[in-house]
Amino acid sequence: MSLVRERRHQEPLTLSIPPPPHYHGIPRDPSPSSFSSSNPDSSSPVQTLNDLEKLTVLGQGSDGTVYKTRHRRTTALYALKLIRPDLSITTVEADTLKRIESSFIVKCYAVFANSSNLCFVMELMEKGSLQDMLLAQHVLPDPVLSTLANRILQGLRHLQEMRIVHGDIKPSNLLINKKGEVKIADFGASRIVTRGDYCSSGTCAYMSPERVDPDKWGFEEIGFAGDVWSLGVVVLECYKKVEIPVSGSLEFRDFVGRCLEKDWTKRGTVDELLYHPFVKNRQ
Ligand SMILES: Nc1ncnc2c1ncn2[C@@H]1O[C@H](COP(=O)(O)OP(=O)(O)OP(=O)(O)O)[C@@H](O)[C@H]1O
Repeated sequence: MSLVRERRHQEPLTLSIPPPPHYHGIPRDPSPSSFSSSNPDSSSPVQTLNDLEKLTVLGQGSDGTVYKTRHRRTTALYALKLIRPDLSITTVEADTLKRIESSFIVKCYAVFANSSNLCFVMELMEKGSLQDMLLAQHVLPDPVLSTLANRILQGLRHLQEMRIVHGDIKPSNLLINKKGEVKIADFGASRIVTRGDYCSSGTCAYMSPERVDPDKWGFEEIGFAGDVWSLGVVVLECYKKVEIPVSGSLEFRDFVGRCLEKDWTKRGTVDELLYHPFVKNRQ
């Protein structure tokens, strides 16, 4: 199941007012009455979007814009992602997103919908994405890479326990907080596998061979194996190589080889790779 998908595929959460026919640029701040939470959750630190004051733009994705915001009362900082009005999410999916609690996954505190946007209130990751880091730095040293791979695997293990396939593991979806910890973000292409109605969203460059074959894509193990493949591509990219380098350590080469095994039935699983010498005992 795609957590966020084209509106035509799903009933929207609560969008009583139709979106404007032409939507350009930064949306206006909507009135509180036009918002509805996926679940008015009294434990959420953000009850309405009006609790938040926009400070700066953190980044721009293909579906929308991410802002740094401050809670007007508590002054706590959050990231707020506003995405295209023609995308939708069901209440069940939004609730699943909010239930994910892991120190390896960017926390989603609340989901709101109004006539202009779908809005996700998220944990602020102060140091941006791995993508930004790769653009600024040449090669990440092995200890940094193995810690990174370990954290992504732990995040994937948590998602698998919830029967969720991420489906779009890539450097711009791996965010870094002020402590330098990497966490998995962006569930735009995710699927809760028990429902089984997969779609082909995601980013082609990070997709495993079996995922581009629509006849095969649809079994949960394939989905999980696809996330492992994407992890292998990310680790290789951090090494600034397109093929497994002979100059890399034995552990590094074997780890990437296990992630990038073409036959998904032989590929390393998340549980197996967590015990791989390249990532074992790294956090
Ligand atoms: N929780 C967050 N905290 C801090 N910065 C964030 C957060 N979420 C996203 N960003 C920043 O905003 C940028 C855009 O994020 P977004 O998820 O919209 O798109 P993307 O993943 O970069 O690209 P695409 O839409 O193609 O997948 C990210 O690259 C990151 O720099």
